[in-house]
Amino acid sequence: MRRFLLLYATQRGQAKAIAEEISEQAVAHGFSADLHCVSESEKYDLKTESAPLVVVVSTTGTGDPPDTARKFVKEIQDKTLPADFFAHLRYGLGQIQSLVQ
Ligand SMILES: Cc1cc2nc3c(=O)[nH]c(=O)nc-3n(C[C@H](O)[C@H](O)[C@H](O)COP(=O)(O)O)c2cc1C
Repeated sequence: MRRFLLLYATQRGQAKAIAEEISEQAVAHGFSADLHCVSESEKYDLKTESAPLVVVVSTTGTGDPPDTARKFVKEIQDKTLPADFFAHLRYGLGQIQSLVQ
């Protein structure tokens, strides 16, 4: 099976539920997802990751990341990193929003 890394960050569970759904659907399509919360940084390494990366993250407050993603956001926004530090990553980002009618 073709592997990909699937990271989620959630405040109330919706982004996790969607990531779990993606993980289940992936198997049906011949993929295998390594599913982790972004805060579980000891379980993945973006520096060396060669598989595609999918990130599912919700927003709270005024476009703020979930509490579990604060460290992750700070790390990837680190301006001391070389500009091409994550250039090897093939990634997709899904933002979860509620629909206010
Ligand atoms: C207190 C609060 C603040 C929110 N702020 C935003 C926001 O700034 N931008 C946005 O797109 N969605 C916002 N939302 C909507 C959430 O992104 C949406 O409800 C999402 O499904 C929550 O996902 P989660 O369960 O993974 O945390 C907010 C929701 C709550 C409860």
